Amino acid sequence: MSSRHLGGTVVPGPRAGGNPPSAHNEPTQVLPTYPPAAELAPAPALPRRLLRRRRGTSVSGLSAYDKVHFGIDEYGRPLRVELASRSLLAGGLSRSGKSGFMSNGVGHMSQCTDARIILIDGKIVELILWKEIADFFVGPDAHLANHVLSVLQQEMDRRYEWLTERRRRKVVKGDGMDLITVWIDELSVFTSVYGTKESQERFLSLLMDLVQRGPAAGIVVVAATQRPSADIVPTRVRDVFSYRVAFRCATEASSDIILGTDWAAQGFDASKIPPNRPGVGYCLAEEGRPFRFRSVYLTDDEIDTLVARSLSIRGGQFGGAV
Ligand SMILES: Nc1ncnc2c1ncn2[C@@H]1O[C@H](COP(=O)(O)OP(=O)(O)OP(=O)(O)O)[C@@H](O)[C@H]1O
Repeated sequence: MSSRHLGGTVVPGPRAGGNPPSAHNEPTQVLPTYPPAAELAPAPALPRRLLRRRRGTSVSGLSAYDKVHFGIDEYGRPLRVELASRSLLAGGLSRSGKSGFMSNGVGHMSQCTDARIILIDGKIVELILWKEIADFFVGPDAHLANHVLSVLQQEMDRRYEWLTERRRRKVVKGDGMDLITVWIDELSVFTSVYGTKESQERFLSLLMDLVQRGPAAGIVVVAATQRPSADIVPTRVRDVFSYRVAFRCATEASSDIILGTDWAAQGFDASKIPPNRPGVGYCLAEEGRPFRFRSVYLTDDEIDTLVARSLSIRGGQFGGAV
């Protein structure tokens, strides 16, 4: 069976749209509510261990720089996508499959000794099963989220210096630098729900910098939100994500907000995905046009197995949470 690979070049696929619309009731989009932000305490220092290189080779044979198995494309072919040197924004209604999709990506990284895993989970419960193997886990805490992003920004600057000294333009697999992967579930918690206006602005500017400059420095951001509309994720931030994934949306307009203007009119309309097909979405890379796919879904038991395996491969000494 042939497979579709993304990253570097996009394998052109046949037109993905054109599925007949199905009648369904769209659930109301409800953003999570949280208690008022507590007084901001000084954030704990992010230990240097985050930036230290792990020793040894992954017995899984997987590298964080390898393509990630996303699922299957519209022809049932395995779909592998390169996340290194990229950034990804996923959007879609509640229960459309965003968290399952992210979990699958974290699952890949969990088996790699050259991956750093930073989990920023605005709803806590979505990525919590990976907490033990995360280098950092941040819940709905705007202050801490900003602190972690600013430490990553410093690391990014350090890596840029390293590259400049060597007259290089990007970090690659053979450089011996861990790929730092940052997974942000329910972005809106940090951009419009939690914290102050200032902290939200700070979060957005740090995020934008990491998304834009991070990939060349081996820092990858994958973020998900129910509604990436301009009031939640400003267009200037949304537009810098190189990959977009639209799971089921309420309207054509919402689908276009994620994928880009006018794709819905051309048949790539995530509002036509039936509600009983969680995990089905459209993926758009920088170039090319969207294609339909179904993401891998890991059950809680499968995640537990991967976590146990990760602890034995990567060791627990770097795992931790704040
Ligand atoms: N790829 C998939 N294949 C089969 N079922 C899936 C898939 N992805 C998700 N599901 C099912 O849909 C449910 C909701 O998925 P998920 O939690 O990923 O949605 P979500 O978009 O993150 O929702 P929310 O925004 O409310 O957190 C899961 O509990 C699971 O039962």
